[in-house]
Amino acid sequence: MVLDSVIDPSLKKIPKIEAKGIKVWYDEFNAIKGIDMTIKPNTVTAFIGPSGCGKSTFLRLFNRMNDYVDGFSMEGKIKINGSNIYKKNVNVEELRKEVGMVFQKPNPFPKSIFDNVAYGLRIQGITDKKFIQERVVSSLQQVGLWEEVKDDLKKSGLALSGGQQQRLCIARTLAVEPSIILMDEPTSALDPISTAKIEELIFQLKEKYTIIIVTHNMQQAGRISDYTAFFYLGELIEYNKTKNIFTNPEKQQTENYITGRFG
Ligand SMILES: Nc1ncnc2c1ncn2[C@@H]1O[C@H](COP(=O)(O)OP(=O)(O)OP(=O)(O)O)[C@@H](O)[C@H]1O
Repeated sequence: MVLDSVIDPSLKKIPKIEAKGIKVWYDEFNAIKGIDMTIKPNTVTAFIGPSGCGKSTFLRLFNRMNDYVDGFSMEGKIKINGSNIYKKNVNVEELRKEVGMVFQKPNPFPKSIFDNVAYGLRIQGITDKKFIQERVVSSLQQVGLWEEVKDDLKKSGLALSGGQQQRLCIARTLAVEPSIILMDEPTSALDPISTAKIEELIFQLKEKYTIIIVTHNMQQAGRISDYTAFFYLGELIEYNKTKNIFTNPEKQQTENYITGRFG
């Protein structure tokens, strides 16, 4: 269509995630105080801010991880691919296939490397061995672990180094083909070389996935993210292109935080 050719292609991309009017409580404590945020597909967004400002709470809303927490309640709407993930009858298992999560501490299961990556497929009831084999190989390749483990697929995932374990956990997440990956301080327990590998991986993964990463490491946010959101005391203070946040923040609080004046 003629019209298509004159529309800026970036405008045609629908937001991947839209959060509106989000408030969260843990019992009486108001942890998130009214946040709106839109996240574009195939971007890396970093959540930064001092300890306790609500970054993890906000992140965990996107795959309903907070549902398990005693005393949790929320207000507001979160749409993923246009559909409200908190409406009644949402299949949370399906949601978590779409929205994978990687935690701070690598948490492989006490199973073989192969079985770790195959796990999500098997609990979906997939039994086709050839399909599982192919998906395990491609997931390990995507995280750059295949060459390191291809002769040891029966070895326990727990026998790998910390950095390899974290890449294994990312491969386990990728195997079920999510479109969004949530990462809660995924490198804070890793050495600098493993951290660099994960950062490189995140950079590559955004071609296919939308990634949100909580990090305390300002340099890391600057290196790998397209957008940065600065949280403080349960509020979203500033959310912009990472370049702007780090070189020309609009709010004094943001500047104080990124220059290390508090936090
Ligand atoms: N399960 C819970 N029960 C009660 N309060 C909680 C719970 N989880 C978090 N909080 C509180 O909610 C606020 C936000 O916590 P959250 O973990 O989201 O912050 P954060 O910015 O991710 O912190 P950090 O950087 O230290 O991980 C904090 O005051 C915290 O104490």
